[in-house]
Amino acid sequence: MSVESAASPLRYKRLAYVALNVSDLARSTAFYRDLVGLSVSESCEAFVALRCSRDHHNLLLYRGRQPGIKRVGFELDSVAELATARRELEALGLSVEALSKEELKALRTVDALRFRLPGCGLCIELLVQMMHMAEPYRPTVSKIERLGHVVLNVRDFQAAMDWLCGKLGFRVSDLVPEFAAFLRCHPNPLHHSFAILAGAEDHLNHINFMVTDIDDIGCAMNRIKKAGVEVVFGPGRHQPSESIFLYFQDPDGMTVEYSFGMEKFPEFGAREARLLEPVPATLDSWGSVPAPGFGKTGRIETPA
Ligand SMILES: CC(C)C(=O)/C=C/C(C(=O)O)=C(/O)C(=O)O
Ligand SMILES: [Fe+2]
Repeated sequence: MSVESAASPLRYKRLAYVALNVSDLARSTAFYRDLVGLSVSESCEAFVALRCSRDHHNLLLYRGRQPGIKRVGFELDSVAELATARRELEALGLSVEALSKEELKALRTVDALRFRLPGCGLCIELLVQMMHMAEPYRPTVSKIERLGHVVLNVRDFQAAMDWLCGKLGFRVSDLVPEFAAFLRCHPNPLHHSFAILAGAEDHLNHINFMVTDIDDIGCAMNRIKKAGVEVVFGPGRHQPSESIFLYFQDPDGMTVEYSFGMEKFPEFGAREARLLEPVPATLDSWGSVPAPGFGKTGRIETPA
C-alpha cells in the first residue's frame, strides 16, 4: 500500500467552502446559524451563504430534493495558478467547466473553474479570491476558526487515491490501509482538508468546522443535546490529526463535526505519512463508538 504522492503543478491555498443540498432551506439555515454558529452573509434566490471567516461564504446551502454535497471549493493563490491548473486538468483528460460571469458575480469570486473527480463524481471548484467581507465574522455559540475539512465515502478507494494524490496534488498525511486516507491540500499545512473512507457507496461522510477552544467542544455537546439533536460520535480524540472531536447530525441527517486542534505540516521536509492500525482506538483513543447514523447521509450530486 503506497503512501507516495506525485509532484503536481497544482498548489492549493486552502479549502474555501462546501456547498450542500438541503431539503428545507429555512430549517437548515437556522440550524447552521443558531446551533453551529455560522453567520448568514446573504440569502438569494439560488442559495443561502454562511460564513465563519472574512470570506463571503464558507458554506452554501441550496434547496435540493436529496440532501447531500453539491460541490467543494478550494482556493488557489492567483489567476496565474488557476491558468496552470486548467492546463494540467485538461492534460489529465478532465472536462473543465468555466463559470459564467453571472455565477462568478453571484459567488463574489474573481475567477473559478470546475471539474468532477472521476469515480464518485464530486464537483470540485478551484477559485481565486472570494470577496473579503467588511465586517469580521463574529462568533456566537462557538468560536469557529475555519471550515476544516470534508470527508467522503468512496466505492473505489484506490482509484480515488490515484486521482487525488497521483494527479491532483493532494498529499497523504496518514493512511489507515484500505480504509481511510487523510489528505492535505499541499502546500496548505493542515493535516487534512479532505479525506476519503472506503465505502459500499459513494456519499458524503461529514463536514468539519474547527474551533479555537476545547470548551467549544464541551459546550457544544450540551447545547446540541439540549436542542434535541443527536450526537453521533464523541466526544473523543482522533489519533490521526490528534484533534478532539464531536459529531452530530444536521436536520437532514448529514453529519457535522466540530474539532479542536490539528497537526500542521511544513511545505518542505514534512514527516512521512504513517500507516495507522485499522482498529477503533485509531479513530478515537477515548473509546467512544459511532452511532449507526454517523457519516451515512449525503448524496454526492452528479449531473442528471
Ligand atoms: C472517524 C474517522 C474515520 C476518523 O478516524 C477520523 C479522523 C480525523 C482526524 O484525525 O482528525 C478526522 O477529522 C476525520 O476525518 O473525521
Ligand atoms: Fe473529520
